[in-house]
Amino acid sequence: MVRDAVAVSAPGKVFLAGGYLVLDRAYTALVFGLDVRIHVIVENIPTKKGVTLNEIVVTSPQFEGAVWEYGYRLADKDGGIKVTQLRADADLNLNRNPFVETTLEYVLSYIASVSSPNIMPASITILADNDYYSTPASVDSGSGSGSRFHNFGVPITKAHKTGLGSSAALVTSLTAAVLSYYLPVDEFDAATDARKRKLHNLAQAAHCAAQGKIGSGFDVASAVYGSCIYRRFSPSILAKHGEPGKPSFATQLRHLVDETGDAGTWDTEIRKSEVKIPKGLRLIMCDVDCGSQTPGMVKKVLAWQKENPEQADKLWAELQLANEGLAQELKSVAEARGSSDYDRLRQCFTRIRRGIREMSEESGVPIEPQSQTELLDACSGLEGVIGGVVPGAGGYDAVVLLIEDQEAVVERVKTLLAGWRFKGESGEEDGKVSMLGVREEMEGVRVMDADDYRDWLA
Ligand SMILES: Nc1ncnc2c1ncn2[C@@H]1O[C@H](COP(=O)(O)OP(=O)(O)O)[C@@H](O)[C@H]1O
Ligand SMILES: C[C@@](O)(CCOP(=O)(O)OP(=O)(O)O)CC(=O)O
Repeated sequence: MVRDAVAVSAPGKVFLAGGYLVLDRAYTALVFGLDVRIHVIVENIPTKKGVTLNEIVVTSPQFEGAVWEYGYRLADKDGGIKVTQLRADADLNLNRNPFVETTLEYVLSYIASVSSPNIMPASITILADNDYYSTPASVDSGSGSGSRFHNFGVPITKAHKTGLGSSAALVTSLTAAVLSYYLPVDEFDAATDARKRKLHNLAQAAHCAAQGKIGSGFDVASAVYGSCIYRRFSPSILAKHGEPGKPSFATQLRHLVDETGDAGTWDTEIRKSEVKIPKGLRLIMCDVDCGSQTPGMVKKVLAWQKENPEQADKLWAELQLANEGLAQELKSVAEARGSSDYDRLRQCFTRIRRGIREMSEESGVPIEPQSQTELLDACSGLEGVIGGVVPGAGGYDAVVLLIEDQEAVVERVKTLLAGWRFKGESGEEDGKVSMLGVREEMEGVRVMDADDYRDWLA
């Protein structure tokens, strides 16, 4: 069964506590979903496009040249659905989008395996909430400003990401929307918990395949489930299936997603009830734009951990306790309604940052580099700011703050940031720091009303 149009959105994330530790199942992460989403709309292909059989056209209209046309066919020997990007002109370079292409191969192969292999053509539109990317001055002052979905006027590869997890939100919303579009409602409904588990498994598999590595998966998990305490899946779960088009891929993928056959059970743990933000508080994200980046941070931290197992284990055990302490304190303040004693929350941040700085020093990796220490200290000193950390892998990219949810506090932070000169990796004071218009949100993937996007569809 194919419906006329479906729309699904999935949130971005901020990784508040547990970076690096979460790569090991012995530890957990505290991850928040954000109120910034990627929306995917799937509809019947409009005939006016003159599209022939077996074509799926994907468009991301906020970016230049962001149209990807795919042909697809059922591969031999249970190989699933093989997707091939079509080019209008043999001389044109293919402008590939690995996240879209791989996700389509995975989700269509799954659909063909559990339902009908007759996949009808479709048109897919991707719309990203503006805060996923820094807004260039030209858009800020031009006709695109004020629009719910900016036209960024650049190819997607040139857009400046703000690090909110665009690929995970895209893969999750694309997977959910395509499943909802092609499968009967009783077969897949993104709104039910049992289906969310399958969505999680399929989106994790597709995201790992697209990025060519198995990370902890915290970003896909928060796109599906929203804010949660996350314990990763064992990476071995993803070692047993082949590639799209290879013999038995379809059956292997179905077993992997449905947790049947010898695929095994996903041991991901999601704890949502333990994560709360007290009424009267909120998270804010500050984007550091200083043009510096530190590649290979994960590799270097893991190499340090391998060489110094005793020291690393001790430090990580302390950090895990500090991270759990923050989640518990947030929950207890949330449950003691009306309490405005945030001293213990402040201490939780201090304790986490102490651990992170020790990890930085011992491993030689700038997880909380000196310039971030200065920025976090200055922000934490403002009235109404409870504390903050470098999120995720840390480095020079961003800071996240917990503040009292009042306009005056936001203004205080903005004023501090406006005058702040951030010292990047090169030591030059060339960086600007700006506050993003995002805050935490508890909910993960969400079924939307496709009619609400009519103005932005081709
Ligand atoms: N709005 C979008 N439209 C189409 N593709 C997107 C969009 N946002 C993200 N992507 C895909 O995700 C890739 C970015 O992934 P990645 O570099 O892992 O960033 P992130 O850390 O935000 O997940 C893009 O190159 C593109 O393939
Ligand atoms: C180091 C990590 O534990 C966390 C990285 O978190 P970030 O939020 O920094 O990640 P990106 O969105 O991919 O830039 C690696 C992992 O968990 O996979």
